[in-house]
Amino acid sequence: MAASRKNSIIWFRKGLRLHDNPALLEACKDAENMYPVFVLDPFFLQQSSYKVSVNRYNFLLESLRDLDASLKARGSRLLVLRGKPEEVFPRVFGEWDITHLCFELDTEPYARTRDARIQQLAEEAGVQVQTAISHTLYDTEMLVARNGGRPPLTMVSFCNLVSRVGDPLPPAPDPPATLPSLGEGKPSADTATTGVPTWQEVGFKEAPTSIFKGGETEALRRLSASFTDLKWVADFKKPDTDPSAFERPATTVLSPYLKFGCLSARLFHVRLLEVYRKHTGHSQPPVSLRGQLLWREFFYTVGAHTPNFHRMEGNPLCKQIDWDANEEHLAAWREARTGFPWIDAIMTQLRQWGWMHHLARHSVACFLTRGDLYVSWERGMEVFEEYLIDQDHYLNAANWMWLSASAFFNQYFRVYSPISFGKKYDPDGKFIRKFLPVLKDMPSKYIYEPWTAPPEVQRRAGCIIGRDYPAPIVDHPVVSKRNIARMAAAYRANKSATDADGGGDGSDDDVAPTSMAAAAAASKALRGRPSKKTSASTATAAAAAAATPKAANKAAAGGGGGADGGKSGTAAVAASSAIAAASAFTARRSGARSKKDVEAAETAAAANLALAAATAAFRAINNSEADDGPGGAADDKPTAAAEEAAAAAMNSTSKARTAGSRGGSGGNKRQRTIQEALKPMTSGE
Ligand SMILES: Cc1cc2nc3c(=O)[nH]c(=O)nc-3n(C[C@H](O)[C@H](O)[C@H](O)COP(=O)(O)OP(=O)(O)OC[C@H]3O[C@@H](n4cnc5c(N)ncnc54)[C@H](O)[C@@H]3O)c2cc1C
Repeated sequence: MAASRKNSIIWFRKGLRLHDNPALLEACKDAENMYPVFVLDPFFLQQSSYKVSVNRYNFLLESLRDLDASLKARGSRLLVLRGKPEEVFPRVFGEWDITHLCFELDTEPYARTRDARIQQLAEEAGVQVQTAISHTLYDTEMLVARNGGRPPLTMVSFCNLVSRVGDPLPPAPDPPATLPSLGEGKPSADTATTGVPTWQEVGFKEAPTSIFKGGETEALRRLSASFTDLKWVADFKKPDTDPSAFERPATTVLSPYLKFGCLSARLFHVRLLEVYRKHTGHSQPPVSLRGQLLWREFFYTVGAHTPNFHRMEGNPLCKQIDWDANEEHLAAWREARTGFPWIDAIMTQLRQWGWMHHLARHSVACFLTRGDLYVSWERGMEVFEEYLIDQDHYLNAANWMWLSASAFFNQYFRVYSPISFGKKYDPDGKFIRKFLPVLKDMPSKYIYEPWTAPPEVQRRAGCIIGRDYPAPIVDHPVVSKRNIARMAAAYRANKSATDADGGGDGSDDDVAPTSMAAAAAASKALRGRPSKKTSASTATAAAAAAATPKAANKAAAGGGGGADGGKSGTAAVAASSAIAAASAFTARRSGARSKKDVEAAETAAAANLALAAATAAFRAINNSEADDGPGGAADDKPTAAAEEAAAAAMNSTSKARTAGSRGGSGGNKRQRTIQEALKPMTSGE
């Protein structure tokens, strides 16, 4: 290696673009020769541990072809090298007389291991390694350091952190119009062996079917197209977008381009800031378009700093849930034959296009997990991993944990209805007719529930249920209720596991005053005007007060749950027993003497307090915005805790009613009222 000459490799992995590519600029700087390399790593081909569909692989190949064309326009070209990176690099380091290896930092687990190995090999070969951060808006290490060494665990705290840190760096300048040339006569850079292969050459048998074309050119065109209507950009609110829109999707469909780095998140972000400067009344995170980029950033930050983030076991953020191992149900979901047209149409869109709207992903993820089939989120994540063209290690895992109420989100009562949710957006079922042509002639009245169509209607529509299209594999109202109960039990088990780690001493003396605080807070919430925030946080405080003073303070300070390891959420579950204890305390203080008197007073008070807590909680819930998960108005932990408080209160009321039926305390009526209130949560949206 000649010390005075710089011969560099720019190693493309993600970051398949020329714009905002600081690693490329670094490789170009003062280089006599520069080799743009992509390694076709067999890890990213069909393997037992990692699956990729032809659609995503072809998107990658299109992106490489586009990159090659852009490099050629600047006097260079892309060298696609075949083999494992740890075998390829030592060979070319020597042959090309390399002094510098430059690449974009990748924080995924596989990439970290791979890059550490390559770094070691480079050092052994006397090659200097230079990395740059350009896949995310920020350096996630820096964000964690600024947050006291731990990643923020709620979107609210993440947004606060980002506000403190300030805007991300602007995109890097464009590379020079003429790039350093490749060295002459290097066998490993031979044109005949370093071209971009076709999907057939890679070994796929089925042709790609996605309508989205890969590459930086297409990414920039799509970005410009999204920014033609600046009012749309400024007003964008994710929960208002239509998951059934397919002719013109209701969101940007920039995710596959961000995933492969054909588009820089920082460029997207800077363009948004330009629009926001001109439209001062623009929407805000978490629902705005900038909010969507912050969800991405949030999940990258938490994911990169959490062990086993993509697994249930060994993942400190993930609730341990006793999911069913039902292979038949999993296969039916995966192969779009659940018998629920909304679900099957979305799963068909996944297989055909590799992309679905966020709320469509919500529907199918909820259905597979806590909603209907009670199959593990990890199995669903693996199916998405195979078929999504925007599959992203951290975003996929995080969103699956969210939807299955395993982490970040705990409103397991809110089950998406596989029937009414889609109908709300698309009553005629155009989306279903597009992706499930077998149902194209089914009258609109039956399109979401074709099994309810009379035989004659089925015959006329040319679709006999059970023959041409499956009957539903589960009875949604029945299984969803059963699953909510299973989730409640799983949450209790997780709480017990957490409690076993420490906490208060649990003596009665401790319980009574905090329970009184719970009761007082609940009735204050009931008396107060039902405003979205105050009633939600008061109900949370009520619930939290029932468990630990620390959690109560946290909730009262409006810090939201979650960041305390789920304590304020699980605290809510303790509300019912605390309320009953408070009632007993009240009864004793009010001078009841006989055991029977105390019991009667206790029953009446418990029912009233439980009703108060439940009402307060439901006011909070009904006044809060609909939850649309990440990208929606979610992350409202006070509301989540309020819902748990409500359920706990209902539980308490039910106990009170059983006792009260002896003394005719009106418990039945109260119970019915609360059940009515619970209805919208358990039946869907
Ligand atoms: C179960 C499930 C799995 C998912 N898996 C992935 C995945 O593997 N890869 C992926 O990119 N997205 C994933 N998402 C998030 C989201 O659905 C997609 O990012 C979004 O639908 C992409 O469409 P878009 O580009 O039109 O989004 P837009 O609404 O236009 O948003 C712009 C960009 O913001 C980012 N973004 C938006 N929503 C989210 C979100 N919830 N979490 C993180 N980033 C977000 C994406 O990069 C997106 O391209 C998943 C969601 C669910 C519910």
